[in-house]
Amino acid sequence: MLRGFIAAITLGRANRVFAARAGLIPLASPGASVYCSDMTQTLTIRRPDDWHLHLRDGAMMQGVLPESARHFARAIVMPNLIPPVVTSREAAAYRDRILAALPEGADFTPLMTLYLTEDTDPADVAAAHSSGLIAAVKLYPAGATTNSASGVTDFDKVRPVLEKMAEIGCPLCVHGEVVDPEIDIFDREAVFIDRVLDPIRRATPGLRVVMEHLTTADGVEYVKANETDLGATITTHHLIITRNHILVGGIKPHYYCLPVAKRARHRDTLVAAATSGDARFFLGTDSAPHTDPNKECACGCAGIFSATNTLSCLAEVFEREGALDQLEGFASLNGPAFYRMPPNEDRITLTKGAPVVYPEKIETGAGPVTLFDPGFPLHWRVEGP
Ligand SMILES: NC(=O)N[C@@H](CC(=O)O)C(=O)O
Ligand SMILES: [Zn+2]
Ligand SMILES: [Zn+2]
Repeated sequence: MLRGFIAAITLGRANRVFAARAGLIPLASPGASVYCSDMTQTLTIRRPDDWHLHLRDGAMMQGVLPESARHFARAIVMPNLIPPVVTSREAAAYRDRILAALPEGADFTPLMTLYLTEDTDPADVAAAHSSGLIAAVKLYPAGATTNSASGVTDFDKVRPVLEKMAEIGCPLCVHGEVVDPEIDIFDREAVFIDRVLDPIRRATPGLRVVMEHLTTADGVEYVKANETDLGATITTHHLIITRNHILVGGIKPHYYCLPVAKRARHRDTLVAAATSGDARFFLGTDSAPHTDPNKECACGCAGIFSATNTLSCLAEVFEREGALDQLEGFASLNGPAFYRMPPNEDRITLTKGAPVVYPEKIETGAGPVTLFDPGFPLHWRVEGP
């Protein structure tokens, strides 16, 4: 105990993880459940959730759903189908299709969202939220990303809905990019914060907002500067890739997503935020499958599919930062806390060993979908099926 105490107060974070692995100190703060032992190098955390996921529909959903249900207990399911999931009736029907497509024995709860349009009815949102059907409403600026044509152009038109959401505590998930063609695509997140997000938040006190898939230091700063009613998801791939991955040595469509990955300085700021223990940052994979033909063409779709290997990727990133003790917070605790839901009671265990070989692509009834390639070996395997 004394040895552990001395180790805990004298070692830096990277060494604390090492000391924990050597059995000297528990890895996590009291009450958390992350422990390592030097022989097995295992990490047991509460079962994670995915706070931003695209499951699509039909044959594609049938193919990708098991990949999320294997490791995640719950996921915020994005509503950008064609046509989008706009009303509570459509959300209920989509939820039923997801539940019907789940593999036998899977324990997975889809948390539904409504796609905000200029015609969205505040009363429908309120009823869907109070019945527990939806967990959030999603704002896409019209034209900002995949299947966002029905999104919002005139933000004044959605003011009554936002006010109702503030009143009832229903979170607004935001794709935070302006669509102004004059604005460089690499600046669209930062400009959105100034031009759209901050004015909306100031005009709607109490509105709880999740900035989805943060990609910039500007986004991280904005979240940190706001104590209440603001959280942010960070994807697996934005913790790993920069714009070089997309463009250097030939164009790599499987690294293209929106918001587009930025320069290394931004990626590193995201890693620092995710591994910091700050509860305002949590995992939303934004796993967004498109078939290979739809990615590998003259006008390829935006979206990276990472459901299958996300946890192995994250363990590698957190370990590299000497922050394995923060993985449970990021993947399993901070999201439920923001959404005012209990964390999952069951646990998953990751074991470190020889590199895990994931398939290059998964086959779905809609066609092949290439899996995110982090570009480095993955040593952490999720135990179980
Ligand atoms: N992230 C993406 O690049 N694509 C997402 C949409 C989105 O989350 O913006 C998709 O639906 O394919
Ligand atoms: Zn988005
Ligand atoms: Zn998305």
